[in-house]
Amino acid sequence: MQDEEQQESAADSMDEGASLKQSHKDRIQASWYRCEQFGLEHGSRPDFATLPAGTLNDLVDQHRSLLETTENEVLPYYENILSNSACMIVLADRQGHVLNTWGQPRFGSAAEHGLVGGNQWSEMGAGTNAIGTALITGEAIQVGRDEHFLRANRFMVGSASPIYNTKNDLVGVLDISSDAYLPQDHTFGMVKLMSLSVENRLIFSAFQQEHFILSFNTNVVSLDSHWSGILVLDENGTIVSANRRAEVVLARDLALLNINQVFDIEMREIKHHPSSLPMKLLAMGRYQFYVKVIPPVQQIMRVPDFRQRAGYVAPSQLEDFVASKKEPSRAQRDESAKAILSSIPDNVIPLAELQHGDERVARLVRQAHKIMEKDIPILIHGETGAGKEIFVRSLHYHSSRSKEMLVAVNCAAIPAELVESELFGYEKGAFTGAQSKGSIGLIRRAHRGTLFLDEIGEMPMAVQSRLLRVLQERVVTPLGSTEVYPVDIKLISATNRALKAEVKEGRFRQDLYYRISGLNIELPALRERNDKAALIQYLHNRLRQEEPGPALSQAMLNLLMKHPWPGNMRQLAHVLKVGMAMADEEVLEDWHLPDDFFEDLDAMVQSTLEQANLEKSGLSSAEDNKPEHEEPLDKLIPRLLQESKGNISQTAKAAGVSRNTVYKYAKLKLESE
Ligand SMILES: Nc1ncnc2c1ncn2[C@@H]1O[C@H](COP(=O)(O)OP(=O)(O)OP(=O)(O)O)[C@@H](O)[C@H]1O
Repeated sequence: MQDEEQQESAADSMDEGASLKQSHKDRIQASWYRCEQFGLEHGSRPDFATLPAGTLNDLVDQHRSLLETTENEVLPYYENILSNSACMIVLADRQGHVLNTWGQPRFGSAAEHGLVGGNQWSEMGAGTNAIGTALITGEAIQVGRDEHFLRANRFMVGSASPIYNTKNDLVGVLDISSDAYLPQDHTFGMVKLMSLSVENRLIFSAFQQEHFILSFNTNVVSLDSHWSGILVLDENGTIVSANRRAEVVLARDLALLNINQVFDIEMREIKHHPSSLPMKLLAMGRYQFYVKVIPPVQQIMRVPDFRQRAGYVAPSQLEDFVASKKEPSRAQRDESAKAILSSIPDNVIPLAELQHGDERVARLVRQAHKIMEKDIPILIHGETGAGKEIFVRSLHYHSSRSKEMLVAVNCAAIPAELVESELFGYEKGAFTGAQSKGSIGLIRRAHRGTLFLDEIGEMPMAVQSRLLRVLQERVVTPLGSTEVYPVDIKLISATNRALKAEVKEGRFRQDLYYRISGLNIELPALRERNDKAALIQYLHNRLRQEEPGPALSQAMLNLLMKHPWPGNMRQLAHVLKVGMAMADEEVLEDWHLPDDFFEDLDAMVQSTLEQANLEKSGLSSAEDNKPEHEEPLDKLIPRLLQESKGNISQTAKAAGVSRNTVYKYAKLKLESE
């Protein structure tokens, strides 16, 4: 089978060879004809219409990216081959003006050969020549010594190939010219390869940061060659760019098709395919190719960017939305809310939904949102579970840094001896146990984005000094390296410790404290918030949107309002989730709630009673203080248990205690019998 394929393709290429020869002859003839029309004669001197130095500089500026790509990324690969063959490489713009040349030709001085910056190698001025003819035909061409129209140019052989940009516009031409007596066999192929490689590099530098790139070829070992087709895909799988090879090989216009119309694969699968593993796919249901996925360079933790969609409102407008939360006009509210909701990931709570009427919280949300756009770090204080991380995520996705990464680091969760290497990165072989590749580190990963240092109070002293230097100098030096890397990060830190007291006791560096605490925010505990009822209802609704669940009665809301919530929002979310999962009924009842909810409640009632007793002369005990008619629990619980035929939940509900308390008294009763 393989033999057959090879034979077929060999036959194809022989036919191709014959027809290429023919068409080459035609092209040269057509060019000579044009030269005659331009009024040129074989004995004419070339007219290079040399550009003045200033104009050439402007032209070089305009073509900086093309020049840099050619010089830095492409020529080095060919250096060895080219340095042995005494040839000259020329990059010209789309009018044939020489932008730069490299190499050492054997043919005379610049004045004699004319391949110098600013000279124009158009057919009209210089007759048939590789640069000018490639530009007119839009195709690669080799012009032999005697094929040049002007005798004056018959000292060389030129091989030129046009370069197209990602929009398929011809932007320039690459040429290799050399002494006519040197062997030319490989030069033509090489210049074609070089121009393809410039084009591919232009595609990569334009798209590789944010897009998935597919490279495909019929042969798995050639996947990395410049002959491979390249397709650039957006998040949805739409082809937003492709190289010329891709269109030639697939023989169709690929612009804006979805990848599933070209290959038998969906974008979803591409996103999850390991980048090092080529896959075999069918193109248009017939042709088999090997395909390699090159994910975006900054793909880790990235999210879709919905800001391109109609209806997106920029952050400055969001500010109005947050600020006008008190009395927004209906139109304003509807429009802004819709825009925000569509622009941030589903698992991020919009800023405007973090507060539900507590003026203190509303103010700190407004302040922090504003400060996100300034070069001022934010320090958030708050009890565990108060919602510090949720707040930071929301701030990040509502800021101008939302396109870049939010890197959240829990300083308490990383072993002390690893914090330094995790944060600052390390060179390969920096220490035993280091990965052989080295690591970029979390700070550099947050470059242009947001770095969230949670539980910063847990950071070891040595790391504190190093972090201070990063914040002062805005550069990172990885462990074991002498290189410095500039970083641009928005720093948000959080702590549930009294950091100022830690400073006083010498456990936290004072200078670092002042560096990180540009804006100090105190996120109130849930029990202190005066929008608690609305917040509970909001969270309940949010959970119900994830999965249908029971409604919240006023009685249940009252019960939840009474709770001290030592675990704050995290505990509230947990209690609601467990309760809603337990309930088969339409309404959430107290016996659906987890035991620890009642334990906290019991403990609170107990301490309130004790407090009241203490305040009351201190003579009587809590037990004595119980109303006369109230039956003691050691009697009440066994009685209720009996009446309910051992139903623990019902007994707990009737007695107003937790199920654990019911078990405790039931056990005591059994032991005493
Ligand atoms: N505003 C909010 N709305 C809804 N749920 C919230 C909100 N804030 C917090 N939560 C819930 O509480 C959980 C804990 O929040 P978060 O991790 O932000 O707390 P934290 O203050 O960072 O806690 P810790 O100090 O322990 O790291 C979240 O996973 C979420 O379920």
